[in-house]
Amino acid sequence: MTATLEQRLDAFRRLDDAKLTFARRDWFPGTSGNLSIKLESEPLQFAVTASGKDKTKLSPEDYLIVDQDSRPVDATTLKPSAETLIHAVVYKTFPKAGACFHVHTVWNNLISELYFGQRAFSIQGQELIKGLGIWEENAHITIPIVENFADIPTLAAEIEKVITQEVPGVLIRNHGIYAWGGNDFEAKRHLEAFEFLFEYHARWLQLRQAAVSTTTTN
Ligand SMILES: CSC[C@@H](O)[C@@H](O)C(=O)COP(=O)(O)O
Ligand SMILES: [Zn+2]
Repeated sequence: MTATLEQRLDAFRRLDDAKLTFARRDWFPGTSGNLSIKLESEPLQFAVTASGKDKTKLSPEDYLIVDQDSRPVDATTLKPSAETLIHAVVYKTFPKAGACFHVHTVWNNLISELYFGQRAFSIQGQELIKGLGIWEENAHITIPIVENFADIPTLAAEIEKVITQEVPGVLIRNHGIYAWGGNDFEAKRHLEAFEFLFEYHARWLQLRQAAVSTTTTN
């Protein structure tokens, strides 16, 4: 099945919304980031951002539709995101995933660097963990971290090995985060929850360090 024109336009409109919202937060520095929304599961088809575009702006050439092999479905001069393969891995691993968002932020980069040499970042007891759809009391979550392989098939294969049903995201060290959800609303909520947790934790470490220094110098 091929997505109808109406389905495509609806996905493009939703991608516009997410893109402008994230752009207002400076989550796409230097053309970084990419976004996708699934259109069909079998065979896989999704709308994805075109590569190298200024994601703070809207243009008629922002998105294209790709297939399960990350190839454009229609004849086009647009190039799909260089990281389209990662979106495909997410959709193939989690058939219920309907949207996948990738952003580079200072906080997600700092967290991945703070836990240099470790393969995950964990946090417990924060209310915003519920934003990830995890409702148990005092929940403890672990977000995998993969190394930033320049070769995208290698990076996508590493991501495929570590992503789990439990936590809808993965950090790429000194690069950014991929977060997904059943639809664009959920993927956005997950991304926002992750970013809150990263910023909170990094600031908390900073304040704790400052408090320790003050105590030891007094
Ligand atoms: C311009 S820095 C970012 C890129 O190398 C890449 O990581 C990225 O997120 C955007 O690539 P793109 O091909 O535009 O989807
Ligand atoms: Zn990236």
